[in-house]
Amino acid sequence: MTADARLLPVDSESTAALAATGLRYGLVDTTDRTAFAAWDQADSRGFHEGRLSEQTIDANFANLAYRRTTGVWDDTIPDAAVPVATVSTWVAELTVPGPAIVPAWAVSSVTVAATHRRRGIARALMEGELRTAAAADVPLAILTASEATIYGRYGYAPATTVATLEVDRRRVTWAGLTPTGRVHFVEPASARSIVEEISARAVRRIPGEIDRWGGRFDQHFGLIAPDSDRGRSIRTARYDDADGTAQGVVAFRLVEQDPDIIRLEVEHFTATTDDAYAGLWKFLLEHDLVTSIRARHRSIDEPLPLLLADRRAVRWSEVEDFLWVRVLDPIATLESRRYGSAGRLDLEITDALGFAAGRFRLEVAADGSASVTRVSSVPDAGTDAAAAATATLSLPVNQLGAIFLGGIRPTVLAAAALIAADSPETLALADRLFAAERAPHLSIVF
Ligand SMILES: CC(=O)SCCNC(=O)CCNC(=O)[C@H](O)C(C)(C)COP(=O)(O)OP(=O)(O)OC[C@H]1O[C@@H](n2cnc3c(N)ncnc32)[C@H](O)[C@@H]1OP(=O)(O)O
Repeated sequence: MTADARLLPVDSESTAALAATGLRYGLVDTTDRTAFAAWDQADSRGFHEGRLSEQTIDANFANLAYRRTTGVWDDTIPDAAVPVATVSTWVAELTVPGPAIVPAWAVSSVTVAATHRRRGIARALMEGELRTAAAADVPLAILTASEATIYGRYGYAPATTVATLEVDRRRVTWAGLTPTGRVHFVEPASARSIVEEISARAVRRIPGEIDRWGGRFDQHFGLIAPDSDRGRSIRTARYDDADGTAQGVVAFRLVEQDPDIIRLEVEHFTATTDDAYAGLWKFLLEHDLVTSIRARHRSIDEPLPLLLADRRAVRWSEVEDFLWVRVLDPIATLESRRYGSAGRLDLEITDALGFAAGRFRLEVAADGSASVTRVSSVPDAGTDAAAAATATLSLPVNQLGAIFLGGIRPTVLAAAALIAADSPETLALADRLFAAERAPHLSIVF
C-alpha cells in the first residue's frame, strides 16, 4: 500500500470523463492556504452551511491538510478558483471484529454545487476514488452518508447502526456497579491533551470505530473558537481509575430551554473500560437541576439502561444506518477479522464495478482466524469436489459490506431477498460465522 495516498494522481478514467464535459479534475495543494480555502468554502457551501470564518479555515488547514483533497473546476464560471465539486479521502484504521485493524479508504466531503448537479460529477468522483483506493491496495472503502439513497449504486451498504439516547434524569436511580475511580472537572485544553491516547485505546476495542484526528477533538471540546458562545459553553471532565490512570473523557454543555427545562448535551464520550463508562455516565446523571441528558450517535447495545433502577428512563430515537462499507478486495477484507465460529463458506459475489466480483472460499479455523482463496465460479464437481459440496452464499458486494462487521445477520438480508443461500443451513452457518463479539458501532460522523 502507498505510504501517502494524498499524493496519488487523480484517476485517469474519471479525468477523461469530466474533461469531456469541460471540467477539470485534480488534487488541491493542501500546503497552499489560498487553494485550500477555496476548496473548504466549496465544501461548506455544498453542505448548505454558511461561509467559513478565517478562524475555521485556519483550523481546517491545520487539521485536514494530511488528507487527499480533490476538486472539480469549471473554468467558464465567474469564480473559477472555487471548485464545483469536492471530495476528501484518507486511509483510516477501521476496527473489525477480533478486535483487529484494517486500513480503509475513508471518503468524506462529497459535494457537487447546485449549479452542476445531476450530470455525473459525483459518479466520476466516487468511481475514481474507488479505482485509486484499489490500485493502492486498500481493501475496502468507508463513509457516513448524508442520504441513504446515494451510495448503494457504488457498492456501499450500511454496516453499523446508531441511535440518539435521551435520559429523563428525574426518573434516574443509579442501580449499577459502583465505579472504582474518580471524575475530575478539567479545562477543555487539559482534556484535549490526554484524549488522543485514551481515544486510541477506546476505538480499538469496538468494531466499526475508526482512528480519530486532532481537529475532531478540537470541535468536540469547543477549541476551534474557544471564545465563541459554543466554545465557552463546553465543560469537560476526566475519569481516573483506582490507580489514578485516566480512562475516559467527556465533553458536554447545558442548554436551558426554559428555567425548568435544562438539557445536558453530550458532545464527546470516550471510555476505555466498563468501569470508566459507568463512572462517566453516573457523573453526567448526577447534575442537579438538569432534566434530561441527550447523547447522539450512540451504540444500539449500550449497557446504560441496565445500570438504572428504571430502565425506561432511557429512550431511544433516530435509529439510523451509519457506517457504510464498500469491499474492494474480498480476500484482504475477509482475512482481516475474526469470526464467530469455525466453518467453510463460499461467497459468490457480484460487483457492477468489477472490483470484488468472483467466488471466494472463506475457511475459518477454531480460533476464529480466516483464510480466503479465490475459487472457480463454475465449479467442476469432477475436479473440484470441495466447491461442489461447499455451502454457498450469493450476494452483491454491497451486502458483503453489510455483513462484514457483524452488524446485520445474513438471515435478515435473505428475508429481504438481498442475498441468497443454497440452503437454510448455509444461512445459519453464515450467521454464526459473521457474528461479532459486540454490535459494531461508529460514534462520529466523518
Ligand atoms: C460521504 C459524504 O460526504 S455524504 C455527503 C453527500 N453530499 C451531500 O449530501 C451534499 C448535497 N448533495 C450534493 O452535493 C449532490 O447532490 C450529490 C453529491 C449527492 C450528488 O452529486 P451529483 O453530481 O448530482 O450526482 P450524479 O449526477 O453523479 O449522480 C449519480 C447518480 O446518483 C443519483 N443521485 C445523485 N444524488 C442523489 C441523491 N441526493 N439521492 C438519490 N440519488 C442521487 C443520480 O440520480 C445518479 O443516478 P444513476 O447514475 O444511478 O442514474
